[in-house]
Amino acid sequence: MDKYDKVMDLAKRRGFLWNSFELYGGAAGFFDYGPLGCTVKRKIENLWRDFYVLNEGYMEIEAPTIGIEDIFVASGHVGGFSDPLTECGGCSQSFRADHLIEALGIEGVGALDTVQLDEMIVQNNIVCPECGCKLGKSFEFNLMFQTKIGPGTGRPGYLRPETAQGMFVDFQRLSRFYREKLPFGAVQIGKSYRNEISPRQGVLRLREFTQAECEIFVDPDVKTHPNFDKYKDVKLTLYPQAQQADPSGTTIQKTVGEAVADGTVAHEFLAYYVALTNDFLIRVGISPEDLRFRQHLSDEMAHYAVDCWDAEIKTDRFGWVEVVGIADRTDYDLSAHAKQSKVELSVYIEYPEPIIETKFVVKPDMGKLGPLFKGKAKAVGDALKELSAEEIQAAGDEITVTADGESFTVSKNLIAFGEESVKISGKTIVPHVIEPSYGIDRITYCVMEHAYDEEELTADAGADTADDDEGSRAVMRFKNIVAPYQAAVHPLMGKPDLSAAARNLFSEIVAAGIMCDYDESGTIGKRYRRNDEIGIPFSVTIDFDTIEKENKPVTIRDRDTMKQILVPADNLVSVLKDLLSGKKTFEESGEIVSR
Ligand SMILES: Nc1ncnc2c1ncn2[C@@H]1O[C@H](COP(=O)(O)OP(=O)(O)OP(=O)(O)O)[C@@H](O)[C@H]1O
Repeated sequence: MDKYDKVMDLAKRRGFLWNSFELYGGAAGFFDYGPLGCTVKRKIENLWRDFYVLNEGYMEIEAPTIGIEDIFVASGHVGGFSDPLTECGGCSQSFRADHLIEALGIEGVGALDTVQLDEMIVQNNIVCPECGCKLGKSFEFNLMFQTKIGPGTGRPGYLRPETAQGMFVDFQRLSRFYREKLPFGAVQIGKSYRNEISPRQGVLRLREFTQAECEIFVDPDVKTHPNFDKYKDVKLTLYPQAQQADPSGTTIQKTVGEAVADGTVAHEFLAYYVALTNDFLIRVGISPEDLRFRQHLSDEMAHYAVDCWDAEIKTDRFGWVEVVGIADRTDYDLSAHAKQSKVELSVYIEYPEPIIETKFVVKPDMGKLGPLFKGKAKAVGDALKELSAEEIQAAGDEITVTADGESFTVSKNLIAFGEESVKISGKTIVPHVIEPSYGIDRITYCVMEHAYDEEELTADAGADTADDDEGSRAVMRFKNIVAPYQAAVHPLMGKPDLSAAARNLFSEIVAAGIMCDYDESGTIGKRYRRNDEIGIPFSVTIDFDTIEKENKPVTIRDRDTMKQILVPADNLVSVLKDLLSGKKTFEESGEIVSR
């Protein structure tokens, strides 16, 4: 068993992840989160909210998961959101043509078209991985799930392939909400749907998955970040384009400040969110040595993007996996929606001080134009105001302009013109978008894989009780912040007075907002093993001393070291709170006792 199998085996047995629709034989690309998996995932999402909503101030919105066609025509998903599909002539299974080639260790196939991919399939003698038969010609397969909105022929609709479009479509409302002050942003955490061709990577490639996306609208001329200093000195592991192009190139370590100063990352605003992502992923439990930020190669980056970095996490079976994409998408999204909807999506930016500019101005004599052109006078006047100095100079005594599709000739002495100083108070711009886009399912799986550990136990190093020194234990070393339960309470044995005392303490812990499990079945050693396997950081045991001695001592056991301390029952909740928040270490919280 490799680590993926071990983690998934534990995940299925203990209620983290289950294949969806198992009762009916299942379907690839769908997973259910069981009670513990759902809890871990929610905690990761909530920490993400702490980062983006609480600290960055980008408020959360909730848009429908079904979108109308216009949205995805504008976004380019109807026209070009596809992957190359090849079908086996024998068993009819579908495969990603590019993935079959990449599986041979060949890189840089992302930019090839289907004809080029077919050529490579032939050159490399690639056949169906399932039955060995010849593969059919590749074609582009659109990944969106299509539906109909309403009965009958209905209106075409699509399950959203990303949450981002909700923020773009609501841009005008958001802009007003934020009083048109850039930068502003909004986030969504929710389901996205992609009809992936061949999802064979468990929760890493799903057909229904959870994204947490943030769209930040910025002034194109101001890509500095007000809180840049917070991350300036943080060291990142970067894998820039140049290192990827060099066959012997490896990742490099640089501070965020250095990466911006030497141009490795395009600008401060983008670098800030690369660093914030680094901070977030380490906080949820990703091992820093298995985390890197890879810059998109120029042929992989969208043509409109300025710069784009993926957070990649190393996994045991699948190697480096993209979990977050962070991009400067320029004004592409807003301009595309403005074009499709025919509504201007822009903001007016007032300058701190008005700018005085010398401008050529034309002032038609409206008092005279009125009687001459009657109802058309205003249109004629507006057309005259648009004339340049050159056009007026080139004209003779009369000037001809077009207004409302008609031609009008005006005597030059009915207009005054010349240079004037004008006060310009601001500018109208289409904001640029900085987008950090997180895949929560991939992060949740990686957190589980990085938390998973196995340990050999001996009677004097590790085994908790004489009845349970079985040789080894599996332990999920979850960070306290994501552990599904933060504590567990156990009466040493199932005696009524011990159970009653344990139940009382359990209620106190829960009332303090600590997610706690209660378990009195099996030997205490077996219960500790079960707690280790699901990553409960602290196990509390109530024994006869607790009900007999004056200071009511209870035992707290630390999951990672398996050390134990005694603390008075009356202090239990505050001790647990301090341990969970990291305010105190285990050793500082009570006297270590031998088991
Ligand atoms: N099919 C999927 N299943 C699970 N998560 C996904 C899936 N597709 C995308 N994601 C997540 O959403 C994030 C942002 O989506 P994005 O469109 O940038 O992915 P992508 O570049 O298309 O991913 P990939 O190249 O792996 O298909 C990804 O970093 C990933 O974590």
